[in-house]
Amino acid sequence: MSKGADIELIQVTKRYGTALAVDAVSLKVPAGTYCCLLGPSGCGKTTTLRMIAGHESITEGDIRLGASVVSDLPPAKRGTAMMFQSYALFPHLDIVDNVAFSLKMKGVDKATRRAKALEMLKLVQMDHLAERRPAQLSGGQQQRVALARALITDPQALLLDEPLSALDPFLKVKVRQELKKLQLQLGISFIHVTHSQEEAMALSDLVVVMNGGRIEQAATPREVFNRPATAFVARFMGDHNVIAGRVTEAGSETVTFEVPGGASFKAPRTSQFAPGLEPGAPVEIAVRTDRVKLGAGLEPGCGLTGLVQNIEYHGQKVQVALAAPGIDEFSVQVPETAFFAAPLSVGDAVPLTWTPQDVHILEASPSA
Ligand SMILES: Nc1ncnc2c1ncn2[C@@H]1O[C@H](COP(=O)(O)OP(=O)(O)OP(=O)(O)O)[C@@H](O)[C@H]1O
Repeated sequence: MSKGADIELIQVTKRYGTALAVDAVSLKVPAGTYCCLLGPSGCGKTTTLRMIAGHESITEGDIRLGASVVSDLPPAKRGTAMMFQSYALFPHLDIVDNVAFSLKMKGVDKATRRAKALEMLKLVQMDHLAERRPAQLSGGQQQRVALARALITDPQALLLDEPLSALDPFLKVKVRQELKKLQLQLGISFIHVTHSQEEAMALSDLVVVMNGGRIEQAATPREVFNRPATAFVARFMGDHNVIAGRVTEAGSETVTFEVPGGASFKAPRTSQFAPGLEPGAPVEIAVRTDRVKLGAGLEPGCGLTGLVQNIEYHGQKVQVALAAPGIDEFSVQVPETAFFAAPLSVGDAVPLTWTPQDVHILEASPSA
């Protein structure tokens, strides 16, 4: 089986009439990468995937697969294969014939294509049900058949459009593990569209966070979670507080800024986005909700007093939402034992603190 190829999008744009669905997106996915395109509904991730597959024309820009520009090639000539959300299996064909279908279209003889189809079904552990029809399979089993059918052409990259969305939560986690295993075994790139942060974090080598037809950040899951590039990424990934204000003092190592409520905060200039911050400039920072501690701070500018608005029990953690002047939303994740050692109630005024190392300066959103 082929070992895959790099995929490169160069300033790829898609317009539907005057509507801009994908806006000059550039991205490189090295061969053998598990890549998730992640973002809210309408951000352009499916359109991007369909342009890579050749199911959607490109308005401007180019797509390369390995050394070739594939922008104008039909889907079957690109070296990619796509697995659709609905699985799109033929109800009147048995599983072997469903999987063998694209080889039949290519004129491969019956014995050869059935042998290859069985090999693919073995790969996804479905060879024992080869004689069944799609309606006689569970959702998870149909999904594996759809995978086998996509892989039979020996693609250099597999494109998956929300492949787990039809499965129940338990099956989702199981199939997700199988997808990752299969990708490692095949050594080709998988490009997987999802709106689930959890799915993208669990699977990806490369997470591409999209918003409004653009890429906000493309990086490893840890990088995206620990160093979200923009306020959009921080909010979309969740478990972050974003504080926005204006710079009042710009020292060489620390920036001080004020929020509309009048409170002042400090941020170390460790971020790549910090050099441009001068007095008067807008600034946004992110602080992880699990890094905020209950109690008064030692470090000036690294804490606030919030009024408890809501308390949610999440098992290992308790999520406390608070209100503070000039700050949109503020949440703290308190470990279960710590919370119940000194429980809080709605209406309590609570001092909170964090360390300067927990403050991350954000880039202005490209779509802001
Ligand atoms: N065939 C089409 N004609 C016109 N506009 C379209 C078409 N397909 C998509 N769009 C628009 O392009 C934008 C991007 O759509 P796309 O389906 O790529 O988003 P998405 O991130 O995959 O969303 P979802 O998660 O809801 O599938 C949306 O505003 C959508 O309405």
